[in-house]
Amino acid sequence: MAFFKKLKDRLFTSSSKIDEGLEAIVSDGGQADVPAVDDVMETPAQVVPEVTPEAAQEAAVQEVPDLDTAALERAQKAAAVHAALEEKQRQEAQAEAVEEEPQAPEPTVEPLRTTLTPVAPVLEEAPTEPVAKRGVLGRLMGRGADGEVVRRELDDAMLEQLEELLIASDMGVDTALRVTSNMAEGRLGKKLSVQEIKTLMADEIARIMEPVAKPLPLYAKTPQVVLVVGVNGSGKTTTIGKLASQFRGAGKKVVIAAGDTFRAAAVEQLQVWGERAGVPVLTAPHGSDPASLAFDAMVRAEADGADLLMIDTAGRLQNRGDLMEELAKIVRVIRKKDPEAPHNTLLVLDATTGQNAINQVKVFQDISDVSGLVMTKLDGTAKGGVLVSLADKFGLPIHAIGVGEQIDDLQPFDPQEFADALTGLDR
Ligand SMILES: Nc1nc2c(ncn2[C@@H]2O[C@H](COP(=O)(O)OP(=O)(O)OP(=O)(O)O)[C@@H](O)[C@H]2O)c(=O)[nH]1
Repeated sequence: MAFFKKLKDRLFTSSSKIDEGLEAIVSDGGQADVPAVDDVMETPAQVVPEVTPEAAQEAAVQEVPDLDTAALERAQKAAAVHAALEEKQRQEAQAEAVEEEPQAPEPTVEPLRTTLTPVAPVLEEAPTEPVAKRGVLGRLMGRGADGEVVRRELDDAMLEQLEELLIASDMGVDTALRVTSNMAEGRLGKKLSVQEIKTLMADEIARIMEPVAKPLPLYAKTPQVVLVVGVNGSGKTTTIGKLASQFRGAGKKVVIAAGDTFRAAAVEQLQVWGERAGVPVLTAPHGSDPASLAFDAMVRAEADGADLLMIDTAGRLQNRGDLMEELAKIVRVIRKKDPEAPHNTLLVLDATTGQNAINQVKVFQDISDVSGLVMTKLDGTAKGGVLVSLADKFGLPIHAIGVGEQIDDLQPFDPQEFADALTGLDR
């Protein structure tokens, strides 16, 4: 699925960390399950577990002394069957590949991705080489090229290692514990492969995140005022630009107010994003009162018949009292125009700050009425697990995730897709 793969690729650093960690954990104390060819042929009575077809072929040539004759004969038979099977599968795979020759579909125009519905996959992945190598049955049985699957018994020691792995991905101790203990329920003593662990883990993570996956709600009453808060550098400007572009693409009229009047660079940056998104950006003289700009922006948005007004704000947490007063004043002033505004207070968080994002939520909840989250920079960080921790701890809606610096790099938050990408799971 192209869309899934894109997210997985974007979350590469997080997923590869969990991926590699799981491989290491399972091989530490795990054992290879060698598939018996007869088993594959569905005749379970004739199991040949100790001898792989390759070993048998080799043994037939070299007469390996520690294979007894009966076992050798069985294995040789198995090798012959295996070879015939492989050949059949190879032919089937070839035929499949010809049948499934992907036909380039018409490019699809994506609607308001973040705020309405998640984007459906546009293109299916072309069949890749490893799939062809593994053969049809091998794929179905979840076996590697050599037919081996390593499994490890789920015990306390392994659970502890899984917990540590999740903590290392910034999931936080409590959430990591919750995930692993739910994974363990009814499964202690069972032998699990990496793929099975990933599936359990991803499903558990998705279950935690399901209740918070909510697109930014759109209201009938306009202009809908969205106050955007977050520390400097968290990605507020970029997120406003990306959102504005998506709203505009969905036919909404958007106005942006550059409320961080004390930082010329921030205002300029927002103007650049406004241009990219094709949306007007209201600015005020350097150092002027952000609340007064917010009021003017309300007037302009009403006069223009705008659907949405997005107000950028300063993110100087160094002086929390000042920032709190600044935000409170903006809210007081815009309520003169609409007593229900702001309709949303969006907190933008930077995934690369890891567990620090938890503190930021606490602080911004203290100084403003946070209604939802956007997490940026999930691409290129190994700390993607923090989003699970946030969902678990605060239960605030997650409206979207930022996975790059380009205008299209804001995706709707899909819990299962995110969990699969985070754990590196290919279903
Ligand atoms: N890789 C990546 N970079 C991002 C993402 N979102 C934002 N950035 C980058 O993060 C940096 C800071 O983003 P801004 O949007 O300027 O952050 P801000 O919160 O507005 O910061 P100030 O302007 O300092 O208030 C920029 O270089 C962005 O390109 C993302 O999802 N992925």
